[in-house]
Formats: sequence, C-alpha cells, structure tokens
Amino acid sequence: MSNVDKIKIRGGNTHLNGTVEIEGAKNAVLPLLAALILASEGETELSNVPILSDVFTMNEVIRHLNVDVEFDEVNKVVKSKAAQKVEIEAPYEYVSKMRASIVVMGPILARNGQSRVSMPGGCSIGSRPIDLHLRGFEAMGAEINQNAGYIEAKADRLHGANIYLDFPSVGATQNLMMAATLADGTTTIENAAREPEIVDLANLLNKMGAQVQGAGTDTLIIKGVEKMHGANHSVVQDRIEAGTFMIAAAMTQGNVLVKDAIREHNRPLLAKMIEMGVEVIEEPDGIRIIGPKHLKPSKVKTIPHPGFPTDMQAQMTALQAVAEGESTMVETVFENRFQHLEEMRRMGLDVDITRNTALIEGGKKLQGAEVKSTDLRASAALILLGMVADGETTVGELKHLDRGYYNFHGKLAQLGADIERESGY
Ligand SMILES: CC(=O)N[C@H]1[C@@H](OP(=O)(O)OP(=O)(O)OC[C@H]2O[C@@H](n3ccc(=O)[nH]c3=O)[C@H](O)[C@@H]2O)O[C@H](CO)[C@@H](O)[C@@H]1O
Ligand SMILES: C=C(OP(=O)(O)O)C(=O)O
Repeated sequence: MSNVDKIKIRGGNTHLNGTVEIEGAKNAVLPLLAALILASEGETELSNVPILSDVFTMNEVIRHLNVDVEFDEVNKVVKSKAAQKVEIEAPYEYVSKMRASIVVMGPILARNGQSRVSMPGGCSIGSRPIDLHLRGFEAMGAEINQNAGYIEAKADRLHGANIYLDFPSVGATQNLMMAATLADGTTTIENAAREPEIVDLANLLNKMGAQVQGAGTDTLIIKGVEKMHGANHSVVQDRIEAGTFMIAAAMTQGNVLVKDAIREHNRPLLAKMIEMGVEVIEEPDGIRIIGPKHLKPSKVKTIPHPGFPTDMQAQMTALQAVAEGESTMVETVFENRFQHLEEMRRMGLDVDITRNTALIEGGKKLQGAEVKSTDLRASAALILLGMVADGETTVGELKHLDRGYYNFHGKLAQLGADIERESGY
C-alpha cells in the first residue's frame, strides 16, 4: 500500500456483474480493538477483521499501551492477551494519524484512573470536536485538563452518571460506554448513537463481562463491574462497504449480489435506491442490486442512524450524477464534506453548492479526468464515477481509500470494471 499509488479506470461502458464479498466493518473494529484495553484477564479473539491501514494504526496504539495484539492477516483474526497493567498515554504520533484512536481514552481512564491522550484535531471533512466525550467523563467524576496538545483525565475510580448527549455522537457514545463498564455504579447515556457499530461494541463488551443494555436504542444503561476478561467475537459486516458496492451496481446498470448484506443496516440507502428505480432483491445469501437504464433523481439528507448515513453521502452523489434530472444532497453531520463534488466537477458534473446543500443536475455526459481523493468516501465515490465517465479517470491520494476499503479495485475488477492499481515507487 502506498500513497503514490494510483487507480486507473476506463469507464463509459461498465455493467458490473457477479457476487461481491464484504469485509468486517472498519467503524466497528476500531472501538472493538480499543475495548481490549478493558480486559484484565484471559485472551480475546476477534475474527472477520478487515485488512485496513486504520486497523494497523489501532493495533500500534494499543500495543503501545501494553496490550499484546497479533494480527493474522491470512485468517483475518486478531488475538490479544489481557494486559496486567496498561500505559496511560496515547501519543500524537498515532492519534494524528487516525482520529478514531480517541476511543482509547475511556478504556484507559477506566482501567488506570488516569489517561493522557493527544487531542485529535480536525480533519478534511470537518472540525470534529470531542467536547461531548469530555463532558461525559466529567459527569462520571473525571477531572479534565488540557496540556500541551494533550487531554489529561483523572479519577480514582469513575462513578456512574446520567449523561445526555446534545448530539448522538458515535465516538462519544463508544468512549463513554467503555468508560462506564468498569465504573462504580450505573451510567445512563441518553440520546446515544444507535449505529450497528454501537450494537457490535456492546455485544463484545457483554461477552467480556460488562453489563450494557439498550444498544441500538437511544438510551444505554451500563452497570459497572469490577473487572473484565477476554472473549471471542466476529466483527459485524461493513454496511458502508456493502452500500458502496450497491451503488456501484445501481449506477452501472449492473446485476450484483452483495453477499450476506444486512438489509436492516442499509435501510435508508435501499429505500432511496428503490425510489430512484433500482431493483433490490433480498436473496437467501445476500441482497441483489439491479441497476435500471434510467435512474430517477432523488432528495437525500444525511442524519445519524437510522437516517441516511453521512458515510454514504459521497457515493450517493455519484449515483445522483447519473440519475436524469435535478437531485439534492443535504449534509447535516459534517460541515465540510463536499470536497469530492469539486473533483467531480472536473469530470463534468453539473453541481451547485450552497453551504450544506448540493444541487446536482444529473444525467449529463461525464468525462474521465485526473482527480484526487480528499477523504475516504470521496475516494470511493470518484472511482465509482470513473466507471460511468467516458475515457480514463485516474484517482490519486489512495491513503484515504486504504483506510477503509480492502482491495477495492480488485473487487470491482472481478465484477467486470476496467480498473487497475498502479504501484508507486
Ligand atoms: C471511526 C468511526 O466510527 N467513524 C465514524 C463516526 O465518527 P465520529 O465518532 O467522529 O462521529 P460523531 O458521531 O462523533 O460526529 C458527528 C458530529 O458530531 C460532532 N461532535 C462529535 C463529538 C463531540 O464531542 N462533539 C461534536 O460536536 C462532530 O463534529 C460531527 O459533526 O461517526 C461518523 C458519523 O456517523 C462517521 O462519519 C464516521 O465514519
Ligand atoms: C469519516 C470516516 O471515518 P473516520 O471517522 O475514521 O474519519 C468514514 O469512515 O467515512
């Protein structure tokens, strides 16, 4: 994997066909790896772990904290032995590489009574503050200080608290849920995030001896326990990778079976695609997507789960680019998540952007171009658009793609796309 690699797509006549297998979810496995910090005895085996650069980064973070982890990439299994003692510091070097590593803060604090974690800072899709995480820790009795780019938290032992999140933040819900597992007493988190990745985390925590109830609803109740142990768990399927291939099939008049896709996890996307004229067939071993000749335009707004996911927004705009007529996309979760549209303009997309609303005049001729990805989902969306644009599209800055998609070009090639990855040097 190299950031100087490029993906080349020759588009204009692609009709994807076949079956695609989906990996375990990046957004599930990262907090699951952080949860390993909580175990003080036994061994853990996580299976269905995706081979992604973010997973390597998270493994480095928790290794640095003294948790023994080994990633068997052939079998997609992470094995870990509980640490007797965990370190308190997650340094800048790791947290700056991957914001999601902030979710180690709750587990470190719960295990050690103190933690020192580098502030993650923003990223290209928005400023991404962590105030909700910190206010939750404070409610549980932690004293928080900011010092030289680090957040330091201290509490001899966290205590249970009633926490209401102003916004159902995924990361804050995960961080506070993990902190509460070892706290003294019961914690209630209201207006909690309801994403399937939250449910997956609660499932692992409960297997490790925690007492978490209500995952998947907006109220979590966590009864603190004295200690936690290792457990075996298989990572839930990546609904965003699955959704990306569903859109790929829909926009290329394709016929693709997305293996073992979970309808419940992709309900808002599937509902929109059906509205746009896509055929969605539930089969015993997955969901089949058949793309029509003429796609209808749509109005989409991103909202926390079970609303339309912001992580599918860029890919959905690629589908809207193909739909005939005027579509709208409103991004309400992140304030700067339209950068892919500027790149798509270079491919001939007719789009008008006013603040968080994009007006896409779809169905016009698109031409391949040299473009660069600005974030993870932008890179996938540009590759998707490359399949329907005439001529050659080259997508660079693949470090973003490698954070969240394993062998994306290989999977598309297997479905019939004319695509290759050129190695840098
Ligand atoms: C690793 C991972 O799982 N990443 C996902 C997670 O990110 P992440 O957990 O960072 O996203 P959040 O749900 O926390 O953020 C959503 C919104 O809340 C704001 N906010 C968040 C926390 C806080 O303390 N204060 C605050 O204002 C953010 O700036 C953003 O505008 O959920 C996002 C929203 O579904 C997804 O796009 C990311 O792919
Ligand atoms: C925004 C994303 O991830 P992260 O929160 O890890 O940046 C994503 O998965 O689309």
